Amino acid sequence: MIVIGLTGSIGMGKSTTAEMFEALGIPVNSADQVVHSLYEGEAAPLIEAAFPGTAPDGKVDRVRLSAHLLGHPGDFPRLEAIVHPLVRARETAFLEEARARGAAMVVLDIPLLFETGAADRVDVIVVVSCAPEIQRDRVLARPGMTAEKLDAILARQTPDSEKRARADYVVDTGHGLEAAREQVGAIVADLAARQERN
Ligand SMILES: CC(C)(COP(=O)(O)OP(=O)(O)OC[C@H]1O[C@@H](n2cnc3c(N)ncnc32)[C@H](O)[C@@H]1O)[C@@H](O)C(=O)NCCC(=O)NCCS
Ligand SMILES: Nc1ncnc2c1ncn2[C@@H]1O[C@H](COP(=O)(O)OP(=O)(O)OP(=O)(O)O)[C@@H](O)[C@H]1O
Repeated sequence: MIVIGLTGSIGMGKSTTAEMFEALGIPVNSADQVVHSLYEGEAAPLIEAAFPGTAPDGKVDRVRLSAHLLGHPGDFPRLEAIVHPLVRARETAFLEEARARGAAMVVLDIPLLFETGAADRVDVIVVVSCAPEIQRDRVLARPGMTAEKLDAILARQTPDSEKRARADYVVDTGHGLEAAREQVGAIVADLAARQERN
């Protein structure tokens, strides 16, 4: 089974590209979606204990947690120490299930693939990228996003240029959905051919 690691900086089009792999029948595990589900239950009491007031009523309030971190960026490691092991456990379960079902390839959609060392656990790295102006426009169009928040996030992420340099494949999302879909199709075909040869 080929394990594809899919990553990209904020707003590059990672989730949209992951859906394109899924549409080709490839199972996808999204670390972001796992975090969302953990914040609805399992992780909430742990986060409330570490950062009081951020998870009232048994669910993490992302607006409050995000605001807290903007004021206290030094607290990120403490949050990550709670969240990342739980995310990792879900990833392991996903891989076991995919292997048991005989999947030929799977995608791990991991925003922090390089930052957390997850790159070492995948066979192939796909980086989603576009021009920085397009990225900025996309992100600033989101409700609640500010230039200050975007810069704080970018400062915590491996730069796009370094991500691209470490990629086996780059999907450029700056030329529309159809162009990206074609690139995803070409990657899957290439990997299937590689598997055939082995
Ligand atoms: C900080 C939080 C509350 C912000 O939530 P919010 O809904 O406002 O934004 P969202 O989750 O969509 O993230 C926005 C951007 O920040 C990036 N980001 C999120 N967490 C981190 C981090 N720990 N380090 C660097 N970038 C991060 C995301 O990749 C994304 O590009 C949330 O991202 C969080 O709890 N992060 C810690 C868990 C984590 O590390 N998640 C990353 C995937 S495993
Ligand atoms: N190939 C593409 N062509 C045109 N627009 C795109 C393409 N891919 C993504 N987009 C647009 O870019 C925006 C960001 O996409 P998406 O939510 O997939 O990014 P992301 O990388 O998952 O973001 P984040 O890291 O913040 O979660 C969306 O508005 C999406 O419609």
